Amino acid sequence: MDESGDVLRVRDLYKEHGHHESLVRAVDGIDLDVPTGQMLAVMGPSGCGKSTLLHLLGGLERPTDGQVWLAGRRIDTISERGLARLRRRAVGFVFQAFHLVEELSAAENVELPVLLAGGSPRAARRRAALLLERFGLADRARHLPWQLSGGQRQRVAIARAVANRPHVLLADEPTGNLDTTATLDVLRVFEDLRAAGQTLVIVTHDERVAATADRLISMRDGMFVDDTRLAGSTTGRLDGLIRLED
Ligand SMILES: Nc1ncnc2c1ncn2[C@@H]1O[C@H](COP(=O)(O)OP(=O)(O)OP(=O)(O)O)[C@@H](O)[C@H]1O
Repeated sequence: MDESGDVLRVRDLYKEHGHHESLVRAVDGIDLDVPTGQMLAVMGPSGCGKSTLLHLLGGLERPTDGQVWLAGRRIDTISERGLARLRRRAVGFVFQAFHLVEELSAAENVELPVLLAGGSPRAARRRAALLLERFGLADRARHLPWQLSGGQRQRVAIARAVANRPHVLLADEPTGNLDTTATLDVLRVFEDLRAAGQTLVIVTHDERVAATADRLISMRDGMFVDDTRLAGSTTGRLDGLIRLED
């Protein structure tokens, strides 16, 4: 966090891919502040730069120009080692394709980042058990990923992403592979995290996901074209969606 309470702060951000004739400006001059506890959804047509933006926010890619602060630390100029350390501690990533370790059980997948960050096996087991219970997966802890449904796998992936209590959870199309029921299960998990004060940035094509956010940014051609605060409690909006599906 910086003094302003923003988990993420971005100034004059640019990212170009390729060279010469094949040059693409994926992010084209973005400013952004994400306060602690905000659930921000980013929407926009395919190729407008959403994933690139998310990668820049989490330090998976470096900007061509501009500044990024994550949890009060400037990350566009930080060393690779420093960045790797900060990423482990400060950011959780969730992707459309889950990316669980197929040879490990649900619980072991969640334990892994705790162990990698230097936590004890006991602490890792406790953290995994708590998160799986909280996300409705207590009876799936010993299952391997292939024994789980897509929605269950994504909830395991979210548990893994928040295992080290990151400052921000970055999710790229987290419901892109899921049906309606599984999408609502994932939204319940996001709501649970948001209610606990977790900052979330979610790139999505799904209106239902966007509707549960506190704030919706629309992107086009690497730029923000709209930035709207959504009114009302997230819980209320999610209840409304669930009723619509019933
Ligand atoms: N590694 C790369 N090398 C070259 N071009 C890239 C690379 N990554 C992204 N791009 C290009 O940058 C632009 C933005 O891509 P990005 O994946 O960020 O968009 P997106 O809005 O997330 O798209 P989608 O919704 O389809 O995932 C696109 O034109 C894409 O082809």
